[in-house]
Amino acid sequence: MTQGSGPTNVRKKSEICAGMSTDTIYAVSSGTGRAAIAVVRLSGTATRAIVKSIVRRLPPPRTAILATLRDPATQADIDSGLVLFFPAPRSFTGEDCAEFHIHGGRAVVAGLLGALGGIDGVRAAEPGEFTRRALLNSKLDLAQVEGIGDLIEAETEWQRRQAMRQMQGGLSRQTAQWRSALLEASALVEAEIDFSDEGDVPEALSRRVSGVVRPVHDALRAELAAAKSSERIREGVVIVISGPPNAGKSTLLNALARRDAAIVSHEAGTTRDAIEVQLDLAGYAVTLIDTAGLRESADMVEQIGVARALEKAQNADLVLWLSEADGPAAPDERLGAAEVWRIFTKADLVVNKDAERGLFISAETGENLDLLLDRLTQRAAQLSGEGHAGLITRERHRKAFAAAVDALARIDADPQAPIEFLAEDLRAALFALERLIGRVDVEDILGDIFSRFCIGK
Ligand SMILES: Nc1nc2c(ncn2[C@@H]2O[C@H](COP(=O)(O)OP(=O)(O)OP(=O)(O)O)[C@@H](O)[C@H]2O)c(=O)[nH]1
Ligand SMILES: [K+]
Ligand SMILES: [Mg+2]
Repeated sequence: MTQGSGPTNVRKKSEICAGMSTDTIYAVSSGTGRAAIAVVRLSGTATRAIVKSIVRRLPPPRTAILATLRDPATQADIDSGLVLFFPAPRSFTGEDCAEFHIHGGRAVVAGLLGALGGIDGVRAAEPGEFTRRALLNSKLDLAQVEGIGDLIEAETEWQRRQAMRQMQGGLSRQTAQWRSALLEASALVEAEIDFSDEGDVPEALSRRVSGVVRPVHDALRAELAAAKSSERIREGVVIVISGPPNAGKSTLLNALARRDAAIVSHEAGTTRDAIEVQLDLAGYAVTLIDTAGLRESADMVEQIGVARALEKAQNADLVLWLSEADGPAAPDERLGAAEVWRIFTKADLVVNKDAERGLFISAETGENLDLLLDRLTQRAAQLSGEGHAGLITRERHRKAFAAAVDALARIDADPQAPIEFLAEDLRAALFALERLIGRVDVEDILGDIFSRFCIGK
């Protein structure tokens, strides 16, 4: 039986809001550093008054006006720029919001921030605070907030597409459907508990409950099965370069990254730490990791490097085992990798290239480097589900789905179990789904999510 998933754990949004301040907040929402244009954003009840004090009028809702911005304390002009006003609730946060689009010079931005900071009841925003307010005002749910975070972080095309889907409510809508199906089953069961004596579930009821639970159970399981692909889209496919010392591992990393990320030398044991580079292969994110050459060594630091190399290989999606043509006969047995490709290096020095043994490459002449890159791109696409991945994009989702599936599996396994068990399992599944979209326990999850948000979002 599951425990602790009863309604007592359910916290309402009003309780979460209790700890929120109602300050009006501001932040630079565009990037840091010099730029053509900077966007400074405001949110909170003082927004109207602040806009009027800086540009002497309030723009019509959601319409840009060109105005001179003035420091209300000194009456000195700061810049001229575009000003927009978004009255509540039709704004990103659900509160009154405004945007100043000013010239992006450091002194201009500092001038406006200084003026805003000098106004009472107004303060600089915490990282993610605008989005947090949007969440608390039900403009977004938790899964959509994660989608926004992912969209800002997105570096490849498929990361962007996946984040967009989540931000637009893909996960939220589907979860809401499953939830309402389970709520319907739960209502049937609770009614039976209220109106009948203790005992087993009447067969008609258990059939109706099964009819609702089974498709949800199947759908959640299918999502779990696809989870790895979508997590790979978000986090990157992990490819580790391993092999004996001096095989040319760092040379290959540099060639694929098109920069000197790792030190190359003729001395065996050059690389100690794992060196990671991020690649964008046809829109798929790949983390390529160069590691220390595997050999016995009396050197303490090298030993640590070898241990790290093995650990990286064990957790990789794919290991490229590099060696010279006369290198070890087989990849190291300790790799324990999901998939290992045999690659022979320094092909420019080899006369007899037996293609049966593996791919021969040369960083010196470029031989077969494009072919290797093509194969890596294809494999990265496959490992990422060719982009058509599921709804689960992170560990938090996977855990929630797994908890719901556990509970539904118990019902599917024994639909005639005592009715209290059935009720409890349905509650557990519902709780897991509600946690997923942040209907419950939202505060526990928020800190973790917003710690990774940038200021101004
Ligand atoms: N001729 C030739 N030499 C190469 C090629 N690739 C690498 N080398 C040379 O091989 C030596 C070792 O290269 P690294 O890339 O440092 O080898 P590594 O596997 O990273 O070595 P460790 O980090 O010490 O394990 C260097 O002198 C490279 O210039 C190649 O394709 N052809
Ligand atoms: K070396
Ligand atoms: Mg190296």
